Amino acid sequence: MENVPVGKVSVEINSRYGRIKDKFMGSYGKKPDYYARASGRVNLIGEHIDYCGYSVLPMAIEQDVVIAVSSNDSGRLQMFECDINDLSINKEKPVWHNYFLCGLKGLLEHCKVTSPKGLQCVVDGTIPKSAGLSSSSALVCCAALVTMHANGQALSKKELSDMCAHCERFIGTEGGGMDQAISFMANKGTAKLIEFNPLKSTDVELPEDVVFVISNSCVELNKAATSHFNIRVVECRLASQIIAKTKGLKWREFKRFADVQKALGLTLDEAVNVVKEILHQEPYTKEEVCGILEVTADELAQTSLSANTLDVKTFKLHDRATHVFSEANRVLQFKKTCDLKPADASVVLGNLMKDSHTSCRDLYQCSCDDLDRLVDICCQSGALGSRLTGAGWGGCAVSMVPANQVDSFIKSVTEKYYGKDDRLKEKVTENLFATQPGGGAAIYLE
Ligand SMILES: Nc1ncnc2c1ncn2[C@@H]1O[C@H](COP(=O)(O)OP(=O)(O)O)[C@@H](O)[C@H]1O
Ligand SMILES: CC(=O)N[C@H]1[C@@H](OP(=O)(O)O)O[C@H](CO)[C@H](O)[C@@H]1O
Repeated sequence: MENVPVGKVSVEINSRYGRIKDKFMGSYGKKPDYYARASGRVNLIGEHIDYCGYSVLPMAIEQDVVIAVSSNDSGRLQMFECDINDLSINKEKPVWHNYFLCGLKGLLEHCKVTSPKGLQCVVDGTIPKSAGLSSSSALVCCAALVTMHANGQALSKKELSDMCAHCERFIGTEGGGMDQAISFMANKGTAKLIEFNPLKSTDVELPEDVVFVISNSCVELNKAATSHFNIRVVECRLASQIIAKTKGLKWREFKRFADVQKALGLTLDEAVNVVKEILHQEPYTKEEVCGILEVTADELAQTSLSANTLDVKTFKLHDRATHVFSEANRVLQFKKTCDLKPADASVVLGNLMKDSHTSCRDLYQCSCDDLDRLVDICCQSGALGSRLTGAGWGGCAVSMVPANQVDSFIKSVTEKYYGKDDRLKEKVTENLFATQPGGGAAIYLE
């Protein structure tokens, strides 16, 4: 089982690590013992399906979270004042250090650390926040890595990925495990197919004649501070339970489409047809769901709802299910096309990305007007394919651009999207950039 690598880092004065070291010395009067880093990610295809049990296809980006740290026997965490033995996490107001506490608390509980080390930390992140590039998971993963190293624990990348996917849920969102898996298991130069149950990552060699460009709509949505995300998780859970019950399975044992599909022995195409057969297109009322599952509203809350979805009145089960099964199929087609390298590979991949965005926009309704406009502009500017990436409702689009057209693409998107808004004009370079598959988490010593 592969562990997170430990390497050397240069801390020259004007380098980023040099600046982090200066900040650390200014705060604590000494230099850090070591540094930990965890990368952000861009999901190329497979949106809102990891928590349904389906494979996804992300790659790490170079932007990351770095934490400089020194450990001691104080039992206290200094980055902000808090008692390391009283790690209550505030779900209502997910302020930034709550994400750090998720990783810290998760690791200490997972490894049953009895007398945890005190920590002095400085955090520095370069991942645009709430932009669908997994800044939250990078922070959680980096905090877990720091805590592991400081307390002399040694978990594998897979154990860390699973543990962080679990403990990030302390913040309140019921996300899947994609972000944490790619942050730990990424390898420079390759995208990954991430499969779940068991967790597994497989290299995906991307075509050489294209470049992936990230463009931020600059519409921010904090997942943990809103219920959009968890409502989708609940709609998928209810749809899978209704399909399971209608097909004679013990529905209470199911929460995810992939498990129902497997239990029924269906292909993904057959699963799409079962949705048409069983679920009506109109939204379901809560009463109708309770009637089908033969439960009271309270029982439904117990089996299927979450804290910030108790008051939801209607559920669009048919459309969410159709998106998930069709998106899971697109991931497998994307991977197969990358593997087989047909002559028209980049056209096929581009169309899969366009179809994914259409499904996210129309069936899953996790886009927004600005994001749709940005995706259209990217396609008009020469992208072979473009789609929202991450949770959506704002954040970034990812575009696949012919390698010899990247400059004209960036110029066109700059003029048509960012140039039209004074607020966006001066921040184009941090919001519109080409990216290559980056490496995963690491520990660095000077
Ligand atoms: N470098 C950082 N320093 C402090 N907090 C951060 C940093 N990066 C992310 N965060 C925290 O994570 C939150 C973003 O999480 P979320 O809304 O889920 O977006 P994302 O799609 O980037 O994961 C921020 O509001 C902040 O609280
Ligand atoms: C930590 C968390 O919840 N991350 C989930 C979230 O990613 P973002 O970090 O919001 O981009 O949305 C995507 C949608 O594909 C996945 O469901 C992922 O698991």
